[in-house]
Amino acid sequence: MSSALTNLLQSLRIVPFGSKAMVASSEKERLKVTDLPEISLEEVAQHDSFDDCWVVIYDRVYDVTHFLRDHPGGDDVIMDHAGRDATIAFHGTGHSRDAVELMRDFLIGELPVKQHIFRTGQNKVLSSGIPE
Ligand code: HEM
Repeated sequence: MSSALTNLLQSLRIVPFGSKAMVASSEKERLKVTDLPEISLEEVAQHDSFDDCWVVIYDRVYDVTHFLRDHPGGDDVIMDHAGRDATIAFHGTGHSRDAVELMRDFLIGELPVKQHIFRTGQNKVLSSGIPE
């Protein structure tokens, strides 16, 4: 796996399969993450306007309403994904580690496990879908 991708996954507290050391060191974070409120895709879809904008990135839900105007990439690129999954667009842009850390300020919940694309119920990344 490329180091840039590994950094991104670590910042997101995603533990790739087979990384035993990371499982141990991220245990505390993982437990905290499981306390996140569960928010379904159907509920996220209700928040698709400039005044009320939620997006899903790596199976987690972010309320970016008050960040839209400040987003260095512009409000329009986020609004293109308002109320929906923005993971591929977010990842494709190649956001910095600082940007990934900033996301935490807007984290409000996580999708139900049955709607996850990128994580298993144990918060591990599914092996398919993420390029090496
Ligand atoms: C909570 C969600 C997001 C946060 C916290 C965030 C944060 C940032 C930050 C801090 C930058 C400055 C460059 C960097 O540090 O990487 C940036 C740039 C950018 N972001 Fe986001 N972003 C978010 C979501 C998105 C989404 C969903 C898209 C969808 C396409 C997007 C597209 C871009 C683009 C195109 C740039 C400009 C890159 C450039 O000009 O070099 N961002 N973002």
